[in-house]
Amino acid sequence: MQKQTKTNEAAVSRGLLIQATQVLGAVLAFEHPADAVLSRHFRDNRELGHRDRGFIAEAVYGILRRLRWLRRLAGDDATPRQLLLAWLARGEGWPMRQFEGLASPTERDWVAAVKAAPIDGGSLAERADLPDWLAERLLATHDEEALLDLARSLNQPAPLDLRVNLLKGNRDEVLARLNAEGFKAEPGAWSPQAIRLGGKPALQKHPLFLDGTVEVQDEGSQLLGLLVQPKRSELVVDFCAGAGGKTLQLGAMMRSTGRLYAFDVAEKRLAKLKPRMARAGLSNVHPVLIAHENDAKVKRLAGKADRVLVDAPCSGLGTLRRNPDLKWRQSAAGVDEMVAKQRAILASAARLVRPGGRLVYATCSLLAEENDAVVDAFLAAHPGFRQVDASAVLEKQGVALQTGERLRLSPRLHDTDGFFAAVLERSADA
Ligand SMILES: C[S@@+](CC[C@H](N)C(=O)[O-])C[C@H]1O[C@@H](n2cnc3c(N)ncnc32)[C@H](O)[C@@H]1O
Repeated sequence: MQKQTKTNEAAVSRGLLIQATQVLGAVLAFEHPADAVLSRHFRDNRELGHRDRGFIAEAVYGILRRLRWLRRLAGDDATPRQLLLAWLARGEGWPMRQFEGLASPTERDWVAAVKAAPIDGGSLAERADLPDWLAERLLATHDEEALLDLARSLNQPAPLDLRVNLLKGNRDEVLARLNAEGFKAEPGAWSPQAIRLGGKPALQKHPLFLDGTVEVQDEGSQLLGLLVQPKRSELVVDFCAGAGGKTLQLGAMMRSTGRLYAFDVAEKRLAKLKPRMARAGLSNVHPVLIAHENDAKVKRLAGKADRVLVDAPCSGLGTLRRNPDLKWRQSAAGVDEMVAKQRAILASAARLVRPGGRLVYATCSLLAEENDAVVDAFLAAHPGFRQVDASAVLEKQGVALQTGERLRLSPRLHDTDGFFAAVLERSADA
């Protein structure tokens, strides 16, 4: 298996710097997600080797993480090339000699000035490398120090986590095999199904991935699946299934029995689920494309589901480690629209829950308005539902994690992506 090596400055050519600048320019237009821009560039430039791709991706992601800091160093009107040079000088700590042959003498003078520029003070949002509106909203639930800590943890690259498919393997055996093959694999800190891999090995061609024994899934995301606690032969609905990250986990927890409906409004995402289901060996999953949350296909299951998961569309700010461009692509108005959608989806999904059944509301957001506020409003409007202690549910699944009544995961405290979840039970006579 090929392992990704961290690029070093010696490997960087003029041409590579030009390509990185082009990609950065396209990413900073914020018209498309950064990962889509990168994938497209790599598809169109197949001659680029593993190292070169690594250099471009790391530079682009590093710059997106620290954009405010870099703009303070390089100037608000800095070009993509200047941002890249400033990043290499200050973010990567390249010595001046490394710029010889890559940058013109005038540019090198500019880089030397950037290298020597003092940087202190600045607003809280600048120091946190967040847009003003986002820092303000996070201040509702964090003091300044906690906010800066959170921002720092969101600016670290995310680790690579795998979930072992219980239908096809067990964690100890997979761990032993991966370590014997030279990977640095460790059991996850929380999820009994999780493995954390050191470095960023490319896994797509590994036999354990190809035969469905493992899937890539952040450990925090696995805890959401565990909170649903589906059992064999149940009727379960994954209301916002997307490409099925959690569907696959739920299906395996149900041992491929019962019925697991995977709803989504996005045809392309559901299409990606199908080959993954086959690889995972699941025959209990039924992907269903719906037009909106009140689609007639949804209503047919009213009152029938033992478990419903709403992994709601959200700002995604808990995943900034993986998608640092999101903080610049989102807006306060966009979040407000999202909240209205979340409330509508949760209310509609709740109708599917049978008396005594459970509804899990989850997001990968860190904002109270997408999390607690949505659940509080739901509970106030639905007296037939009561909240169940999330930590107690997890304990039953072998997860020793006290995060209170509602699950709150953060990269700062748990080294997972940021997630929120609440478990809501419909009373038996409601
Ligand atoms: C957070 S993502 C789901 C991720 C997925 N559960 C996973 O684990 O990979 C939210 C999903 O909600 C879907 N969505 C948006 N509006 C919806 C609606 N009205 N009803 C159902 N799904 C919706 C989006 O297409 C998106 O795939």
